[in-house]
Amino acid sequence: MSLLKLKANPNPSDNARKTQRIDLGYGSEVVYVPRFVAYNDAWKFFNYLDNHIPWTRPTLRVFGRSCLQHRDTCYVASAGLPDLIYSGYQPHAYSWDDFPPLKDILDTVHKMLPGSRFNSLLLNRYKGGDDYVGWHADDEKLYGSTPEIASVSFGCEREFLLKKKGHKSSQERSDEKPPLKRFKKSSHVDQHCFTLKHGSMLVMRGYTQRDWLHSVPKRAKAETTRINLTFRRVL
Ligand SMILES: O=C(O)CCC(=O)C(=O)O
Ligand SMILES: [Fe+2]
Repeated sequence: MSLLKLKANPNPSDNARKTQRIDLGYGSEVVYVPRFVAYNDAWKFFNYLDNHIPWTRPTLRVFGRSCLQHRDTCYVASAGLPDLIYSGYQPHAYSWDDFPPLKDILDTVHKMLPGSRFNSLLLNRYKGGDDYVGWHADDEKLYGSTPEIASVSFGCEREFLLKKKGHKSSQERSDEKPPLKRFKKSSHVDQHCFTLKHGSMLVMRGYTQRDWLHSVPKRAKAETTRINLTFRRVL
């Protein structure tokens, strides 16, 4: 396991230079750190997670219908927290001690975000371009009104989309004008797209879960597996 020990911020100045901070307006913000985990370390984590996490593909209840979730999942949480339930599904909460490398990643996240204290982690595995997560906000009450969510990605690059609630995304529109033309209606852009790189971290904070939706859509060209870790704080 020591092979997987992360050097905290292997190159802090590189991280600082490449970090993008996007003010979404009205108190919502996204921060993207493309090289949060060094490339080779990130592959070691990918292989560990792919092989050692007890992945499951649960059946969810959505709008009164049962359907298989379109990605594998697992949940890790500190002892004594209230249960997480989403779409009628209550995942078993594994302990951090079950997966020591996750504690190394958590430590590195905390070093990058001083003042943050995450105590739970939802893991996702997208086995190819047919796996996806649809538009949603992580606005469950147990995270409070302004949750910070730190999302670390390994493996296949996938697009991560954000759109303002109540806004139709370009993919849903039929009157196709060049996309950029629609981007300047108000002082703030109401759609964003990030290609989440292997070893990257994306942080959503402020009112992002209240005012925005996010998704990782299907992509025919995404042929390999992507693993994503979303660190959260249950209050
Ligand atoms: O895979 C991702 O990048 C996002 C996952 C996500 O939105 C979630 O688990 O709530
Ligand atoms: Fe989410």
